Amino acid sequence: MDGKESLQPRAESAAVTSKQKEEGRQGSILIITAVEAEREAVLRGIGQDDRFKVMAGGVGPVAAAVSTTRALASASDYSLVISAGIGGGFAGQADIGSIVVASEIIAADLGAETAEGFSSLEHLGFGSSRLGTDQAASKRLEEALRAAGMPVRLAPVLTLATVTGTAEKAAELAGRVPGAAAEAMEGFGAAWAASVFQLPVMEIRAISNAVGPRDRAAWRIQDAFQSLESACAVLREVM
Ligand SMILES: O=C(O)c1cccc(C(=O)CC[C@H]2O[C@@H](n3cnc4c(=O)[nH]cnc43)[C@H](O)[C@@H]2O)c1
Repeated sequence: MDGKESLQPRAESAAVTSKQKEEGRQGSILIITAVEAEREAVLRGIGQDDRFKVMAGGVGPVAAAVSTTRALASASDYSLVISAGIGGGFAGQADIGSIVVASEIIAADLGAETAEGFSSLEHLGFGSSRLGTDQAASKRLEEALRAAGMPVRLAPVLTLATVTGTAEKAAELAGRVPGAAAEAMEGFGAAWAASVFQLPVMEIRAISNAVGPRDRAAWRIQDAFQSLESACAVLREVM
C-alpha cells in the first residue's frame, strides 16, 4: 500500500447485510436531502412508509457526508442511501422539471487547477473522484419514472461545492464529463459516507434550473419540488 489507497472509502458494497439476508428482510433506506423543503417534498411522495428515513443534512458535500455518516452510525439496519433534492440540468441533457437518476456520482471539483486545465484526483494519483451507484435499482427507477410519464435521464450527476454560474464553467464541465446531465452539491458526500459503511447509493435530482449563467429569476424551485415529490411516489413503488 502506498499510502494513497487509504484515501479511498472501502470499495465493497452490500445492499443487504448477511444478517438481514438470513432474516429475509431488506433494511431501511436513508434518504438525505440538503434542506427541509426538499425533505418535505420527499415525504409527500413517500407517504406513510416506515422503510424510509428522510432527513435534511445541510447544503454541500461536507454537510452531506457528515450527516449521512451520523445517521448510518446511529442505526445498523440501513441497506441503501439515497441523496435526493433539486439540481441544475446541463443544456441538452436535462430540462427544468425533469428528473435525473445518477448512473454515477462525480466530484467534479475534486482535483487541482493547472496551467493546462483541471487535473482530476485520478490524474493526481489520489484515488477516484467517481463513485458508482446501485445500477439495478437506478435502472428500475428510471424505467418506472418513464412509464409514469415523467421526463427522466439515467446519467452522471456532478457534485460541486460551488454552484456553477457561468456559461464557460458549464461548458468546461460538460466537456470534461461527457454525458453529465445534472449538478448538485451533496451527492458525492453522501455516496462517500455510504461506501465507508459498505452500502450502495443512489442520487435523484429534480431539475430546478439550467447549469450556467446565474439567473435566479429563472429557477423553478416549486416545479422541481413537485417533480421530486412525484418521483418519490414512484420510488416508493419500485423499492
Ligand atoms: O441564490 C439563491 O437565491 C438561492 C435560492 C435557493 C437555492 C439556492 C441554491 O444555490 C440551492 C443550492 C441547493 O440546491 C441544489 N442545486 C440546485 N441547483 C443547483 C445547481 O445548478 N448547481 C448546484 N447545486 C444546485 C444544491 O444541491 C444545493 O442543495 C440559491
